[in-house]
Amino acid sequence: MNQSNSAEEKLAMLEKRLTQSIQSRKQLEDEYQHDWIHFSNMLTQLSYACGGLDHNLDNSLTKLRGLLQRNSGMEQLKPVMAESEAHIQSLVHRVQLNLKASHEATTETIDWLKKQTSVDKKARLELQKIIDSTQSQHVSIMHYMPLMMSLLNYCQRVGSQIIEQPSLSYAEQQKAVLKLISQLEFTGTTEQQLVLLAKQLKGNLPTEQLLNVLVSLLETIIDGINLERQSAQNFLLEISQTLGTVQGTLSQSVHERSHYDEDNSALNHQLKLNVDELNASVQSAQHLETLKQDVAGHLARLNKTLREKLALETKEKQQHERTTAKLTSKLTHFEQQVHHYKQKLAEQKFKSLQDSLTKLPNRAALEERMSIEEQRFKRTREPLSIAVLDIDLFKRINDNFGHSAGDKTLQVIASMLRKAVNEADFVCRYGGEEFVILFPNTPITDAQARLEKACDRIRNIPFKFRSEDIRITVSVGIAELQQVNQSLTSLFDAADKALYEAKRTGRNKIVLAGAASN
Ligand SMILES: Nc1nc2c(ncn2[C@@H]2O[C@H](COP(=O)(O)OP(=O)(O)OP(=O)(O)O)[C@@H](O)[C@H]2O)c(=O)[nH]1
Repeated sequence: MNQSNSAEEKLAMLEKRLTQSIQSRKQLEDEYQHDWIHFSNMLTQLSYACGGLDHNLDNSLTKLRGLLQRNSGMEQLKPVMAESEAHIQSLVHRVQLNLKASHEATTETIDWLKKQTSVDKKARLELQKIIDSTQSQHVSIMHYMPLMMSLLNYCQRVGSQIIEQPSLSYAEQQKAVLKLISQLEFTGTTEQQLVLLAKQLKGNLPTEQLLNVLVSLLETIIDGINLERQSAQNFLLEISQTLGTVQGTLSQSVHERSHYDEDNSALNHQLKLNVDELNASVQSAQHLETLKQDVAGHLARLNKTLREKLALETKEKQQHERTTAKLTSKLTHFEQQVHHYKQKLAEQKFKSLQDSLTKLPNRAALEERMSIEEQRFKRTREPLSIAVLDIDLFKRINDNFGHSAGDKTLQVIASMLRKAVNEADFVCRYGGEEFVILFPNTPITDAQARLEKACDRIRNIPFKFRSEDIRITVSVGIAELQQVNQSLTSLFDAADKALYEAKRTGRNKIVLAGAASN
């Protein structure tokens, strides 16, 4: 009995445990089902969120959603999930590359915007605020989108300030163009137009205006070249017309002369006949009375022929005088034209050797003169000195008082230099704020004395710019030609080295070449 009781109890226990197990499993299955539905919904939402980023990923996610809706098993889901995963990885890689590029572009744009000097203070503060507000450690699309938007808006607002800024590099180009213009040699309206354009180029021009001035400059130069060509062509045409007329007159004169020769020899022949006839009449005369009549008749014919001959000679003489007068007038006109063009060429040559700002000879003229002096030194061995002068801290005049003040200073110093040295000394503007003086037949000590006087006079010029009193000084290097085989170029280099020494040791002084190398 006891045994059967305990067996029943055990069975009941087992039954209870079984029931509990079944309930637990059911509960687990319910939970699993619930989680699966949750997971599947989540996956579906995620797939929608990732939609539109990549075409291949979109296809995989559509497949995945279909399988999830049909409640397909894991076996079917696995390959589609692997495919989606591969597309996601490739997409993530591309997004990272794009983010890197965006980061670099944004940094460059911010740096560029910071450098724009034309941007006012308010806009600068605004830019700093944009940069601060977007400072973040997280590098994501969400970080860059608002930054890009703010930068775009910012550029749109302050863009006009940035665009109107004349670039510093243009200022350099403007200077280079000005220098080139000063080397052009035109006359008349072209020259006047070039002066106007050069004036405009000295100012601070906005880009568009600068381009317009450059276009006008090219047009002016082309017009000037065409005018010069036209004038040369006209000259050649006139020469050829004059020569044509001279040739025509000469050939007409030769032609007329040949007619005259024919007529003259016919008249000579006639005269001879008249004389022969007269002679024959005299020889065969029987009676004085008939002889008288015959002779009178012959003399009348002879007289007629002589008058014709005289008339022919007068006509020929007049013709000859007319031709000579015509030729003389043509040749005088021709001579005048040649004189005019010779003068024009001489003027042009002079201009090409003259500095247009200071009216002193220029560097090309110096080179011509140096070779003449070199030859002279070889022949005569007379002493020859050269000085190179440079205005001290000239850049400050331009920077503080403007380019025109700088130009005026150059003109005043040039004229002072010219006056301070001897008539025979050759003063030229070598370029920029540098001058060169050749002292023919002058030893270095004499040249130094003349330059001391010149420097002193320059030091005492009372310049006044914008009501400020300014004193200007120059530094000088001098050298003297010592040996016959020394070239003037090397002499120039020695003086230039001495000038460098004068600048290096404090400016406003004269240094002699020998002393500089010691
Ligand atoms: N106004 C004007 N300036 C010129 C002309 N040619 C050159 N310059 C200026 O001359 C200045 C020369 O400056 P730098 O070479 O720096 O020499 P600096 O200021 O004289 O200084 P130091 O020579 O060292 O004493 C530059 O600013 C040039 O632009 C010109 O024809 N007119």
